[in-house]
Amino acid sequence: MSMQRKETVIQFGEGGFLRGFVDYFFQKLKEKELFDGSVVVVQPIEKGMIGELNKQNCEYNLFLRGIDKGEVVDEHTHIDVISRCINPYTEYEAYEKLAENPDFRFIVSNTTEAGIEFVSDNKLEDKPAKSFPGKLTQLLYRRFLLGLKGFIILSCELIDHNGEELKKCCMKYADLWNLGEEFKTWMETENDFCSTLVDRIVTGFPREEHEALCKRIGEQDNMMDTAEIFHLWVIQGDHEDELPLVKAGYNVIWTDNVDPYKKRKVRILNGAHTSMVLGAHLYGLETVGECLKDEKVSALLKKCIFEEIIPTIGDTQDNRNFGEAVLERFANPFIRHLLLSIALNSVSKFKARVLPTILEYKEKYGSYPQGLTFSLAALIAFYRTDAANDGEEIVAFMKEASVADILKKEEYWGQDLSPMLDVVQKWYDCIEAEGMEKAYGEVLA
Ligand SMILES: NC(=O)c1ccc[n+]([C@@H]2O[C@H](COP(=O)([O-])OP(=O)(O)OC[C@H]3O[C@@H](n4cnc5c(N)ncnc54)[C@H](O)[C@@H]3O)[C@@H](O)[C@H]2O)c1
Ligand SMILES: O=P(O)(O)OC[C@@H](O)[C@@H](O)[C@H](O)[C@H](O)CO
Repeated sequence: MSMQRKETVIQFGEGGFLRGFVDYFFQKLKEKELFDGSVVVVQPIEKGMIGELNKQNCEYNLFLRGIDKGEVVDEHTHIDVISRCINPYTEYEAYEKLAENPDFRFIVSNTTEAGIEFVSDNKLEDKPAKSFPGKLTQLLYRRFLLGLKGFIILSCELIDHNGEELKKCCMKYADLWNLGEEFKTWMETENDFCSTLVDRIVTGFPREEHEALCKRIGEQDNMMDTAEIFHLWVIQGDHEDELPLVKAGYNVIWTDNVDPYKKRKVRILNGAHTSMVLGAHLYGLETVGECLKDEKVSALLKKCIFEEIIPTIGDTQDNRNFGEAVLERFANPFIRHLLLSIALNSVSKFKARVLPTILEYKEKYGSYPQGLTFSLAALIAFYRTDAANDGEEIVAFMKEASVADILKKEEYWGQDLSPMLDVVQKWYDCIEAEGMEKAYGEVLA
């Protein structure tokens, strides 16, 4: 039973992604007898899902489905590698005590793009510090005072240089809280803040299939998770000796530079998602699978990937193969990826995942890429509707402001996008006047 296994991993985050990715690996390593520990989940924010997880003894079922090397795969895994879940807001002592157990060796986190932040009013005495790096610094400091070994920290947030950014925030807390140079040196030398790149489409709780899947496994599971088979975890560092993921047969790369993998994934896969889903929603579709079956939407998707994104980031065989694989993954008939779930917080996603390609394309070819520019117009049209789900201020502004004012908004885009006004306005007017179907026809013409 997992309760009796020693606890070796502290996991910040109980979301669908970590449970469908990292916990799957720990579970499989355990089954292959390559890992003899268990995972303690820490809920990073006050409200979350650990109550539900606790009700199920921290166990849940994961369904991985798709086509792998031409074969249909439908893999069910009962995950029981989590020994307990802690809410540091209501159980601070239990949280603090984690630092005292010398068996803990790994820390993993996915606190979304918002989680790795330095909030200057957090205090060492807070129970707990509000931000994730604040909480982590509290834990590390206690560990340091006890003279124990540091951690291998695997940060899975989808921001650039996630491990380094997390370390920077912890160092800032060390300064703010006057924790001393010796502690900072210990953080630097005894801990490895690894940047990592994660890739797996995790579709989370299967609302529509839940009942059928419960019947299939003969149990009620309210924390069920679903994902594709494909996975890639690129980790900056080399801890295969302690975490034998490659030996276990997983698609894991230990490297000294995660950046090229990250760029390829974020620009091609995430860029394709973000540039596709808003227009496709306005066109009346609901899932990524439906987009791939639709002639117009899939044609625009291919145009964006193969004529705009890949030529911009590098027209290499590797990038083309990745682009082809993305199309296959999006067409996965076994998963239901909702456009509206991908559409969440699209303004910041567009800035990070699509805009850099548009600007680099312009730099390289002297004109704006039509497909991706069209997707910015579709984004604006989408934010006019009630389907937009983003920060309150963003939703309110995007609903009413003119295209020109939206493009000027440096806080959203990192720069004034007025030079794009003509082309974005043209597509926006086309979408509003003719409707999405005709607009697709025009951009593809
Ligand atoms: N679902 C996927 O296919 C997938 C794949 C790769 C990466 N990701 C990334 O993983 C992240 C989480 O996705 P998910 O599907 O698990 O979402 P989720 O909503 O199921 O879980 C979100 C998790 O983040 C934590 N969190 C939210 N806001 C936070 C904050 N401000 N500070 C600290 N913690 C915070 C929550 O407590 C929760 O543990 C997303 O940012 C996404 O970009 C998702
Ligand atoms: O998870 P998000 O909301 O940041 O982005 C939506 C998707 O693009 C994303 O979840 C991808 O499916 C994932 O990044 C694949 O590894």
